[in-house]
Amino acid sequence: MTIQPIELPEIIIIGVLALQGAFIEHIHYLQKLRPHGHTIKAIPIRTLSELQQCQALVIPGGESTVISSIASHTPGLLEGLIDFARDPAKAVWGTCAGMILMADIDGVGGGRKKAVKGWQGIGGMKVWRNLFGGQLESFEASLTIPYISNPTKPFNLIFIRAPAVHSLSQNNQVEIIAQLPENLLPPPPPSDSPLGEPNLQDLGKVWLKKGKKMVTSFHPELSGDVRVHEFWVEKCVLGR
Ligand SMILES: NC(=O)CC[C@H](N)C(=O)O
Repeated sequence: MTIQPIELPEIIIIGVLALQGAFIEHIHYLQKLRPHGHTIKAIPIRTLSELQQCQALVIPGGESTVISSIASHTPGLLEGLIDFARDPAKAVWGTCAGMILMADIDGVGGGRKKAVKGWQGIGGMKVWRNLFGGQLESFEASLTIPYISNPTKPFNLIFIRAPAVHSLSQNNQVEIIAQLPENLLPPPPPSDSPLGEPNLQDLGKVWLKKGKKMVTSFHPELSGDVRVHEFWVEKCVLGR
């Protein structure tokens, strides 16, 4: 996807949606970054006017249904978030619940009965909520990721009631930044759900990027390591 370069101000305001979930951690991690030529100001977002001040947005982990419901009860906020998520000029990163919201569609209750429309920030991605299991099946995986700084040092990926990619559409232009090894893949979702046939090749894709949009099914803001935040700011927010 070709993105037109836009002039960014010296101080970049990054909003972190602060309706529910792990938002404060993202604010702390973003405030630690010192990208060349810019200063980052990370602010919590609870209203449409706060969102309108931002050049970029993080949608944190938590409960996607709760985040959506609170946003829908705040005047103009849900519509503003959907527009922001779909605008190719705006950098947006969804972690875990945020990844579910960035999808085209997700399955409530695992998608067996009904599917729920997402905000469609990453076009062509369907996700399956909680495919990695419930709270007790939370796990960590240490992976070497070639795209981040200091790439020989493994990154600890933390999964908490994590969604999995159900399927990516053809010609989706999504870049895969990290993928789980075979032994950590979730069980395949059923093929007779409203989401349609899953693509088993996509289930282990846990970090994806498309233009200025990024999703991670894990929680980098709990890892004690700022390299995923640094990657997003450099590649998606600053586009360099
Ligand atoms: N850690 C998380 O963000 C969990 C996401 C949660 N399972 C949801 O459905 O929204």
